[in-house]
Amino acid sequence: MIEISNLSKTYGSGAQAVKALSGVHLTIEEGMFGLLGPNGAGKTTLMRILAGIAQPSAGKVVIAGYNLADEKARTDYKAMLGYLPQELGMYPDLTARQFVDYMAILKGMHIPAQRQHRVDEVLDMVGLSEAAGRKIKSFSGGMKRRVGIAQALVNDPRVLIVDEPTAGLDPEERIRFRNLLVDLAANRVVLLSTHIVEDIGQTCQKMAVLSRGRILYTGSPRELTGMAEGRVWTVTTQSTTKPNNGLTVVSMLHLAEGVQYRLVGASAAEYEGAVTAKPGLEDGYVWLMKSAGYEAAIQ
Ligand SMILES: Nc1ncnc2c1ncn2[C@@H]1O[C@H](COP(=O)(O)OP(=O)(O)OP(=O)(O)O)[C@@H](O)[C@H]1O
Repeated sequence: MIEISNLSKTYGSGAQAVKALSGVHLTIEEGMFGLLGPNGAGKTTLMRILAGIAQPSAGKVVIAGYNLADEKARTDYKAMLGYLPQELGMYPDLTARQFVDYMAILKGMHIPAQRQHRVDEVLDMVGLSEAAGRKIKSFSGGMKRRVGIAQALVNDPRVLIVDEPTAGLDPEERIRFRNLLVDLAANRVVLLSTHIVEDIGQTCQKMAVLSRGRILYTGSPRELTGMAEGRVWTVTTQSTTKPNNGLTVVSMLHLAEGVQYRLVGASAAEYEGAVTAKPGLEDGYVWLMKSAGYEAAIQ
């Protein structure tokens, strides 16, 4: 469905040049695909290229047969694309229905009766039927994200791209939003970019990890978790110095008997009483980043 080959993107030139993407290869099939990476990894740059609104410096992107290097193909492709950018400007004094209707007009839906029917349909899909007549400024963060998804869905896209959609949502809103994306992925490609490991583990069958513009991993969340097998340890200590020696502290817990650290690294043999623990996806991610020579932005 989405074929990305040898994609690179450099901003600026000379001494100021920033290489945001370097030689990215990815194949993305139908269903939900997660792109995980720390801040500045290049996720937004990749999403914008895949949405046809930024041009790569080199490489090729073909989506559903459309080669995005071709202007005509890019225009045709946009009819089957839904995009929710990291920050979607909304008009706070419009109601949710008015805003989605306005976005539908911009997408070329000019037959009023059909458009209004579709607007109500997408507001219903995202669970906003009852709030459709309320002004956006009265909405919670989660409701605003759902308005964002509603506008992205109005043209019934086969490809839905969402960039960091759960940032700033409370846990309940995040779960609702994730479930909504999973439902939407039943019959389309949903591409989710995030720096939140949990968002991917709970929703995506396939994923990639991007760091400093390079793909470090593609596969399933389960396989990534498996990579940390035998590399995760818990140590309980009364010492006030944090374990170090090449180990990453993933979490710590104050207990009556001391501080319990969860560590990821090649070996915790030097810590008396260290026991291996069952890895989770976050451990897999931390181990991957360590193996590639980066410290995951966890501590
Ligand atoms: N318009 C631009 N001009 C110059 N540099 C840019 C521009 N946009 C992004 N960059 C740089 O490119 C790199 C990748 O940025 P990008 O926004 O794609 O990363 P990201 O993974 O989406 O990060 P975040 O999660 O913080 O949004 C960063 O070093 C960033 O500073």
